[in-house]
Amino acid sequence: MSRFDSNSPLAVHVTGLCRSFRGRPALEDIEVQIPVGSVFGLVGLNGAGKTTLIRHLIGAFVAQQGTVRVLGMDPVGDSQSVLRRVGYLTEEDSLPTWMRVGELVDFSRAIYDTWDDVYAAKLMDLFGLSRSDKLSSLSKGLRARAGLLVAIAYRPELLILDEPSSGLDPLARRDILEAIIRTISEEGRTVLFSSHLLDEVDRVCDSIALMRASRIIETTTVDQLQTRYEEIVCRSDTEMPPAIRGVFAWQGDDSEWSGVIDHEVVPETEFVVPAEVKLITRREITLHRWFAARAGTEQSSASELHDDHLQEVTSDVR
Ligand SMILES: Nc1ncnc2c1ncn2[C@@H]1O[C@H](COP(=O)(O)OP(=O)(O)OP(=O)(O)O)[C@@H](O)[C@H]1O
Repeated sequence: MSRFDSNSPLAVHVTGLCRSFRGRPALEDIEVQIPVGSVFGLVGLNGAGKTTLIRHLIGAFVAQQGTVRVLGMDPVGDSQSVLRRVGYLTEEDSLPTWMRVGELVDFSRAIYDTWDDVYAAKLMDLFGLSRSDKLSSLSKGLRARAGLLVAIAYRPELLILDEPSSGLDPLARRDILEAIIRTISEEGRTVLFSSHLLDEVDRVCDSIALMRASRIIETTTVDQLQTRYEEIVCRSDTEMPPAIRGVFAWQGDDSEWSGVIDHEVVPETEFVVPAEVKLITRREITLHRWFAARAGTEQSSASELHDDHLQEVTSDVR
């Protein structure tokens, strides 16, 4: 579903970005490249650093180290130009609730040169909103739709959605948000989408960056995940997961175990299941399983596996 190629210019280019709060790192050595026209997903556990990264992109934080470019500009130095071309919707319910929907629309219309009246009217209809609705008396879901309307009716070149789904009901999420994301990217504009909802990320994103403990530990596509990882299910009469080189993030009990094979650690030609382990199946990895394996705080990352557990496992097998 790619609508861009490797020569596309970058809508977002972050290099070596670091940020600490009172000496505690929130972002470490962040590198992000988002080509124009793509849908980029940002995933990670709570506190991984997603919102802090996004706040740098809208110029709310000054980079302590590294550079941030959005649509070729510095979001702090060129903040007005950046904000006029970027749409931003967060999970926070931050709309001025003393306004009616019509006033919110008129207010936003006055700010953005590119405001599209026809599109705004279409969205209002689609979202089931009317100009006379008081924001304060709307449900959380309808207020989230009003926020989405004013974030996209000026057709921003880059739309940043930071956990936008929390206020939206499942129907709105699937039918409205996903349709909008698709339209935006099909029109050659770019979307950065931070979400806890992996099914949604799976359906709409061209590439996905996984944040863990203030770092981006992997940037991938769903296809690349299938090539690199696989899930293995096996039986072994041990209290501990079986030792198989290249397999990490074991889950299970003392008889049936499921692990993730990392083919960057062990190529297919070298992958061996020890004789005492009964292989039940090998199957494609899901985004959920990959996330659980890589985003967690336990010994689950492939790099950690490389560093220590692999040493143990390798020596056990050989
Ligand atoms: N203004 C701030 N002052 C101090 N610490 C902060 C501030 N903003 C974020 N942090 C800390 O930085 C780290 C990253 O937080 P951030 O909100 O970016 O994570 P997140 O991945 O967006 O999580 P969530 O999904 O819960 O929003 C956390 O440890 C958080 O407590």
